[in-house]
Amino acid sequence: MEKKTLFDKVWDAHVIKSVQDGPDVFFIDKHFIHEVTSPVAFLNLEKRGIGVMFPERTVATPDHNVPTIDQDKTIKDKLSRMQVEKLRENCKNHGIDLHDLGSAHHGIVHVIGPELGITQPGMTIVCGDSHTSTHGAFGAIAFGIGTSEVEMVFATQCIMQSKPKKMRITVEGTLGKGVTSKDIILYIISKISAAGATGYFVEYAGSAIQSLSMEARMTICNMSIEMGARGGLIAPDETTFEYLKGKQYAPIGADWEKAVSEWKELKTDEGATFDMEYNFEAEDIEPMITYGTNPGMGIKVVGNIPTTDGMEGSNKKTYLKSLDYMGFAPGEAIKGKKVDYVFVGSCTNGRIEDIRAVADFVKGKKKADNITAWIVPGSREVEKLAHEEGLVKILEEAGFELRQPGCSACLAMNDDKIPAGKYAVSTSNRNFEGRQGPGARTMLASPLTVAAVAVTGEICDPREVF
Ligand SMILES: CC(C)[C@H](C(=O)O)[C@@H](O)C(=O)O
Ligand code: SF4
Repeated sequence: MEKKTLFDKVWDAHVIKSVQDGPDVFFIDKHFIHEVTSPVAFLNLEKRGIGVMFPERTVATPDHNVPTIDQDKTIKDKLSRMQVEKLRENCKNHGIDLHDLGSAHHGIVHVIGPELGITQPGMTIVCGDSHTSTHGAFGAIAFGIGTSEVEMVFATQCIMQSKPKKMRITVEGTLGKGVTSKDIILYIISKISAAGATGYFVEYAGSAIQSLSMEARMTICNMSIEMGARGGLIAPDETTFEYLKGKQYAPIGADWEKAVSEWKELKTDEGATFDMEYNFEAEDIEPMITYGTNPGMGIKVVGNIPTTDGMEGSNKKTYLKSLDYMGFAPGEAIKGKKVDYVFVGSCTNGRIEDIRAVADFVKGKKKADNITAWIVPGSREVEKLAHEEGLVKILEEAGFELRQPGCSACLAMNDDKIPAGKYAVSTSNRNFEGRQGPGARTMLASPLTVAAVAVTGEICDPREVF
């Protein structure tokens, strides 16, 4: 029998029609939408006089533009207000479930999907958002699409897709103390570069990946896109089933048993082949941080910023431009650099385990005076748990400011901006120029490292801070 990868199995089960030398007609199980990339798609649908084919397969939430304070009041910023209102109107007109601001399951789209049990193994999931790859942690094929494809999915529940190439990244072994899944993915991207997986769909495998919680797996799949991949996925296992059991939209009773037995088949067959393979050892991974303006520019927190040795021409120029933006010099140690802001949040690391990790670390400590510390739960559910578990109290005592759910300073499309020239150590996924506000300097790290930086006020090794 033909040996298949996990990716092949899910892909092949969703091809409605294969077109010779062309893209496949590909069926989409779940479509998430938010206020930024859906309005034009809805508008075009209306212009063409057609409706949404399967509103019950579509789930909406406003997350990017929303303010993270006073969410019960009218949104002050006009554009943001219009976008959120448009989303409400469109969802109402088309019968789409909306998890609106202030409702029990409002939050970042990639946080609420898994939390509600909408995201399940073997599904195909799209959203007009690149970090849709997050949902791959459940053994789903999940990827970001453009606005014209959003329209296509509304109208037909299908898109035209060419099958990407397949890559497997295996991480074996046991993670050291203070090393988290964020460090794994920052390490992988630093090794293969921010463009290293372009054109591929990645399967993450190996004992180090299997040992991770669902939330930690989501952090890894989330950042697949930051190495150019179309998406990333992980075979479902007992950890996945345990996480999903009892969630609002998870199957129940006999349906649950049936689903789990099917989900158990969702793994790469022994002997199936990939177009590209990488192997890493967990023991080689240490707490990581980025120093430049793409997520591939990462080093260990105890490391030095690379020198320009061996770089030439435009590569060298781009590299120096990036360091200049960051205010760093080649060869310098990163440890000890002063920081102004810390941001804990986003669809990469804004889930309850992330907030627990930070609270656990800062308990009984105070943030440094030079630090402004923001903590933004990925969803209302996360916010609620953080209150119930006493984490908010711990964090506020340590000097952190808790905000309401949303993308917040991950991309600063709202009021949460890091001022020009200031340094932010952030649990998010992109460190591009201006990403967290015009002129803001972003350094990506794990929640644990961010917690340690908040306490010391400078780049430090979380393993050395007690
Ligand atoms: C606004 C949206 C389209 C964008 C994305 O696609 O990823 C955003 O979520 C981001 O993280 O940059
Ligand atoms: S949290 Fe950041 S990365 Fe995630 S969807 Fe929002 S803006 Fe994009």
